[in-house]
Amino acid sequence: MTELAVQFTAHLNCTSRCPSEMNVMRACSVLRPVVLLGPAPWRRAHSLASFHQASQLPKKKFQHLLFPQSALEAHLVRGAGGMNLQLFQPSDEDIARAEKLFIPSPKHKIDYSFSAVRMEHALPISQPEVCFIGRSNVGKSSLIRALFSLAPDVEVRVSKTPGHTKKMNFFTVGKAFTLVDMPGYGYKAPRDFVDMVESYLQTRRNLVRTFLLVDGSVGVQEADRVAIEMCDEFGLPFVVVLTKIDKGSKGVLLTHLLQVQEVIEKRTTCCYPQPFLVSSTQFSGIHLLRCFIAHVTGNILLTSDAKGS
Ligand SMILES: Nc1nc2c(ncn2[C@@H]2O[C@H](COP(=O)(O)OP(=O)(O)OP(=O)(O)O)[C@@H](O)[C@H]2O)c(=O)[nH]1
Ligand SMILES: [Mg+2]
Repeated sequence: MTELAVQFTAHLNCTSRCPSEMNVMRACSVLRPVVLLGPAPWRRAHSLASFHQASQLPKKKFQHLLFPQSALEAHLVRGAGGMNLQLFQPSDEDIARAEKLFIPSPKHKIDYSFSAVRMEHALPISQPEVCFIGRSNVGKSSLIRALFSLAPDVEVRVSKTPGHTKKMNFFTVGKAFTLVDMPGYGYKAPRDFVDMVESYLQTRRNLVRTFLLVDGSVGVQEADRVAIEMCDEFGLPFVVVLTKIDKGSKGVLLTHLLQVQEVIEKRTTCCYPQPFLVSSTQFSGIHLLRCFIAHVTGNILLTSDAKGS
């Protein structure tokens, strides 16, 4: 594999603010990769290749972190319809270029911008926007926090209690794009959810892609079907993201993935055909999603034929 500026940090087993290389290695050896931050030597960008050697982790495991679908392919019955789980296949170079967008600098600030409870409070913005919707507790805020792990000053609150996010929270990524964390629907959704989120989805002009999150450990629920129908009815280009793929067995995850693919194929016209798989705790699928976001917001042109429309 070519040089790829994939960075990892240790968020566990690190006893000091500046963990030693040993602590970083120890954390990585239990496969909890996150992101290396800031200027200190231990925070330097590591190439994927050198990181393999340093951590003694098999290349395959890194491949699975970057492309979680590849871990499931082995569970498919040989010749079962020639299913292609991975349509969006950016090159290492594409992924590395996308990563740079998520690294803050004095000229490229990544920050929480504002919150809104009604569309009237949502400032009009010209830069492209992406939003994250899904049932309460599906992992929207956690995913956004993982996407922003290279910008540790950005605070994204997550909670075990469903219904935690009550407002639409807007984050700016320099002049490149805006990202919106939405309150969840279903159990304990805010009362004004419909006024807030539906009117946002219907009227936000700079919205280029909606990411609809479905819990990969439980599969598509009735509330998810309603949301999928809503996105299609509104004519929104949207993408399904299966979250929490670290929970449960590979077989269960594969069942839910196939279930989602069937719903997309049979019931939608506006949905991207490939669901994305992520774990915000194990950090898998995050680099791929960053690359997809960078691409759909017009910030990178893919070098490869990655089917990123
Ligand atoms: N195992 C696992 N747990 C996760 C993952 N992502 C989120 N969680 C947990 O799921 C719970 C809910 O996460 P949030 O990110 O707050 O969910 P949310 O969709 O923003 O919820 P609301 O704001 O209430 O709509 C928290 O306890 C998270 O730690 C994941 O990838 N794996
Ligand atoms: Mg939330």
